Amino acid sequence: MREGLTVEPVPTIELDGSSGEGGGQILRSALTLSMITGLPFRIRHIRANRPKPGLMRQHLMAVRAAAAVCSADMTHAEVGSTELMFMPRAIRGGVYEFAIGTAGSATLVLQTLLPALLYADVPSVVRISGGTHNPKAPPAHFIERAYLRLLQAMGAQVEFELKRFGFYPNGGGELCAAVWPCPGLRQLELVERGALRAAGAEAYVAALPLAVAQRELDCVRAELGWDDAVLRAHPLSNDQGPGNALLLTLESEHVTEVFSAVGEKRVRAEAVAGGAVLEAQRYMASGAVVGEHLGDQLMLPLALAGGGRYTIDHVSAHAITNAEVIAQFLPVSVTFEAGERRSLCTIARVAQ
Ligand SMILES: Nc1ncnc2c1ncn2[C@@H]1O[C@H](COP(=O)(O)OP(=O)(O)OP(=O)(O)O)[C@@H](O)[C@H]1O
Repeated sequence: MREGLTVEPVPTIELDGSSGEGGGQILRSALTLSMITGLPFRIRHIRANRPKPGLMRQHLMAVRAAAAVCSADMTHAEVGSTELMFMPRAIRGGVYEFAIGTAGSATLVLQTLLPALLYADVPSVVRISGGTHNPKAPPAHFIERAYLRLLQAMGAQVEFELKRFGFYPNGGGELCAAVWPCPGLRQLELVERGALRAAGAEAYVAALPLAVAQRELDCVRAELGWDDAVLRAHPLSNDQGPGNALLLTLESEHVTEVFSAVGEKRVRAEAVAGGAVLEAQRYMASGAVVGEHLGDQLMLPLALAGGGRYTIDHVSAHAITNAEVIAQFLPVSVTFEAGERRSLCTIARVAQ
């Protein structure tokens, strides 16, 4: 990938972190793509649209982890920084351990590294500690069942294990991934989900009453009509808490989706469950293959594969912003065609 795309002298990609959705994903996608293409980038106004702009611990860990994997040089890599210059070298596989040190999302750090490790010289094992079930981030179960299933369909060989749950505010969760080199990802066409094979809900609680989990499952039963046989309440050990997560998994022939909600202080269990249920209902009614979140995360691997198509239930500002970042690093176009209940996302190579 690097040899084919890098030209001399190597241009620096200039990114505006306030553009579009203006969140941390602009930075994370840029890190991944910079590692893979070998193109350096400078980003200004990092997370300008967030209440506390600049690099937080989780983003800084993504930056440091990316730098460790490709021996990058960088400037301004510190908490609170609103700009960063990142100059990558070759990606090296190996054994890596990263501790976020807060409940910052470990899955988002993993997602920053994972595509790059497919282009490493040797296999890798990555352990990351931090939050594993955070609001506004992919829960570990989503990574394993939804995201990795599609990456594996594209030819990637990745093993993933959630070792320990981590919730806000205590963190302390841990996940581990083994990644084998796979420089030639296959393109995917996902316009049909195929038959539904299984559907189920899991409610996890740590250092909270099991009744919280049961009330969430009651909502799922009432709203989605799912049978008791597929509703599971899981008490976790107290030292992983306090924390609560609800996961709704829909496994179809060609895709698995996971809709989730994370319990928060002073938010009723019914309200927590309601959020995940609504997302699942929107997805089921749309007939789309992927939901909003999988839709924005699938774009980068497909762009690396050189193309692909999928239907998506909702095109978020996040997805559009991610598409713009990808197009700055790779010779691809990303287009969205809106239909009545779903949109078609097409990623295609463009002539350079
Ligand atoms: N419930 C969820 N399930 C799966 N993925 C999710 C879920 N919620 C958020 N995500 C994903 O997490 C990623 C991060 O999204 P978002 O932009 O909101 O955070 P961010 O950019 O990291 O924000 P911040 O700037 O505060 O760090 C996105 O790819 C989004 O699709």
